Amino acid sequence: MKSNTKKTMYLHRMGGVAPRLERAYDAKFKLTPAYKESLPDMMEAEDAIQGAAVPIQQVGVSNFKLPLKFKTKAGEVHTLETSVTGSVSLEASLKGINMSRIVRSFYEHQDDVFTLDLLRRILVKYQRKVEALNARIKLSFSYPMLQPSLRSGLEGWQYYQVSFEGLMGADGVFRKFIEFDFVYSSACPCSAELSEHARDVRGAYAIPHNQRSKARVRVEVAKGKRLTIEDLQQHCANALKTETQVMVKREDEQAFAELNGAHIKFVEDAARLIYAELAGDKRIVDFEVACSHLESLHSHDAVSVICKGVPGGMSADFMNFRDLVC
Ligand SMILES: Nc1nc2c(ncn2[C@@H]2O[C@H](COP(=O)(O)OP(=O)(O)OP(=O)(O)O)[C@@H](O)[C@H]2O)c(=O)[nH]1
Repeated sequence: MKSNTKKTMYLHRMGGVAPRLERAYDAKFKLTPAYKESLPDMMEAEDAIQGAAVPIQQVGVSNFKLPLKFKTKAGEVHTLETSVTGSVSLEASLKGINMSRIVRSFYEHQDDVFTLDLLRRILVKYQRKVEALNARIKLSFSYPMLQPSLRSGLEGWQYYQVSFEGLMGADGVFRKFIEFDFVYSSACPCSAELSEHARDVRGAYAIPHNQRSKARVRVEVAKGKRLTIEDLQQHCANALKTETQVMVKREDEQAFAELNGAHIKFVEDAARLIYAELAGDKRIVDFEVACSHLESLHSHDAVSVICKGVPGGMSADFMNFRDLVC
């Protein structure tokens, strides 16, 4: 029904005379179902589409925040500030979506413990409530894990930037992803060789350049399989060895120096080391890894991207490395 008609009908019911304009907020005004029914809804407007009458792949709400519960591998529950982005596809014939339904559907689950599989239930609701074909959700949060120091027997909280993502296709196929950032140090193999050469040949003391680096790992988890954030952290630690440290005394600092000496790595090495780790995990159907070494030698970063190479899977597109700055 046209919005004007609805308004006219409501006014008619209220005596038909338009009220005098008041520039004051009526805190006592109570919404009635009849009044709500009289509100215009652009989403019902006819011939209201502007521009090309074509489908939109994703439309929704980005970066609304709420505290959500996540369970650790050991079964403890953390409540973490979470940024949510929810979107749906929109058909060419429709003006827009009911945005608040994306947020409201999510709030219905705010007291649940969030897992990748819970996203599936919310996405089914999106498809129903927002009448969409495809739907996707991405939850981004900072996840704490206790990291033991290398030699002093102490420990400290390490925080990891993590995202849980779910995609629900029009065919009802649900796909789930985890994105995980791992920060490490990378001592350059070439610089190490040149330092040794200067020392051996000329007695010149030299130190290889070493820098804080980041690997962004995005994995697709197999249907029916459970992969935890702790599992991904372990894969990266196994591959790269030189994670940045939280609690460091002198004995830890010496250990870290030895660890870097034992595990020098180019940005190509880092990508291949993580590849070898992830390719061996049957719970992971596909992955993409972007590494960025924030070079202390150069005024630019050394970067690499690798993907598993599954036909039709993730491609090693040149990712936006700017947000890979540590
Ligand atoms: N689709 C869309 N809505 C927008 C946008 N910007 C603001 N909105 C507003 O989002 C508000 C909430 O949308 P809805 O969820 O449709 O609110 P509603 O119609 O009261 O919700 P229902 O009762 O579920 O239909 C509306 O007032 C829209 O105008 C936008 O860019 N696109």
